[in-house]
Amino acid sequence: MPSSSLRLKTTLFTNYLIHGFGMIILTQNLVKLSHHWNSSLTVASFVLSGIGIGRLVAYLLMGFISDQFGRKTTLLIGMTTYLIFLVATPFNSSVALAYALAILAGVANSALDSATYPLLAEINKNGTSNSVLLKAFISLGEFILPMIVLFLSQNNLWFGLSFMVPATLMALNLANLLPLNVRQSQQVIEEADLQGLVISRPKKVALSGGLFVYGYTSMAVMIWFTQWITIFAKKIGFSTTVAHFLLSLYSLGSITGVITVVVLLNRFNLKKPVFVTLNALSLLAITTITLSTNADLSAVAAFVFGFSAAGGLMQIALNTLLSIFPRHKGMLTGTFFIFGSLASFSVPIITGLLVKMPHTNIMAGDIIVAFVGFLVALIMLVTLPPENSSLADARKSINKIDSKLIALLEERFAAVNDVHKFKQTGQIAIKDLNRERQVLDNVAKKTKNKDLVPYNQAIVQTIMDNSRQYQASLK
Ligand SMILES: C=C(O[C@@H]1C=C(C(=O)O)C=C[C@H]1O)C(=O)O
Repeated sequence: MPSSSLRLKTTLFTNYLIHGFGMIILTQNLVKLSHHWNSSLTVASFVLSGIGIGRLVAYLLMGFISDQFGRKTTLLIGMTTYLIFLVATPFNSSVALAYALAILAGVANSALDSATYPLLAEINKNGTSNSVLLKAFISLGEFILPMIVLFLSQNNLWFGLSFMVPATLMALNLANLLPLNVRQSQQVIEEADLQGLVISRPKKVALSGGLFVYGYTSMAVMIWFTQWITIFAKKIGFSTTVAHFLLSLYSLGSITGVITVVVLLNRFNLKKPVFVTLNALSLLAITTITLSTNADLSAVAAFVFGFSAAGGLMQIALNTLLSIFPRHKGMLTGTFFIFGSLASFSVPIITGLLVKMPHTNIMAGDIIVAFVGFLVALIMLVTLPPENSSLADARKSINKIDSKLIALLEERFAAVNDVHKFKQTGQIAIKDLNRERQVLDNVAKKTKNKDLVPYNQAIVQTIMDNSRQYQASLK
């Protein structure tokens, strides 16, 4: 890997570590901030919604900028706006400005996403594992920040330092990115043409439609669970400790899942089987959680659910979408995340209504969401061609196919040997042009892609020429 590419990747992953901080930095400091803003906790928590608004408003615009003006421009917008949010928030004492800054954080998030996912797909020829790795960095950030906040409060240090740590990292990261020459979009489009998946139009429509739906369900399935699991567990009679423990197991499962998926995708060409299996597992796990009244079983299921549903499935789906339409990666990323944002917005509303109805099992609705996700996985299974993400990969596929061909040719020669024996006893000539014509007609009939008929016929003709030579060599 060239050092500039390593440097670029370092920038991208560090951004998402900082984003992990950013995701929870307002909630982690909410009490301090509300004093600062002279507001109630209710008003302060309203400020949080600004992030969601900023994301929704900016995704399409940032996607457009990413495709038209380049990934680096978009990255710079995202990193600068994040830096402003991080530096200004702890000094600001106005609620109105706090809301504006939260919107800015949402814009920063959408800019980073619209630039980073396309860029990773371009650096690594659809390298799905790198996108999944982003999720690991977010989790790492979310893991570290609460410890920093706790440390500051225990040592009576200024809470704003928890903002200054990621702000400093972001400033260093900006300095790292500025001199880098990130490939310009035009170059990318020309190469992208070559990388686009070759699949039929109906399959393209089915798969991309399914993947947009997945943008919603993959987010919804996690939000539904994390929002309700503790309340649900207490309601069915689990102890408070167990109820909270289920959520921790989910997080632990998620980190384990992300690492496992990154390793699997890096080593093997297993995107489709991994995607289908994890979706099946998540459906099984959420069904178990819904029906189980046994705390141990629920604990295992919560871990498995985190492992599968939150193990980077969303990133795999997005990466697949980008490989179908490589020319519009920025816009596609933006649109995909809008579906995700709609999930964060609508799931609390839907579940809020459901929970008011008597005799409803609040978790049962999440089974439906997981089931829709599983259906999309099945669509992917039948529509997505086996993918080769590098020259070496493509040659590996060819080697596998050749091994099968060789075994089949040996079988064919064995049958030819039998034919030869019958011909010898009946004193029949080796060459039979009628039979050869039949064989070639059959090749034309059996070949699905009609463009390939002349090539397949030429190959089989060569096989038959050799089969005759082989017969002549036999006694
Ligand atoms: C094996 C045969 O002998 C020859 C080889 C053929 C083949 O390999 O398919 C077909 C016709 C013959 O010219 C046969 O007659 O079936």
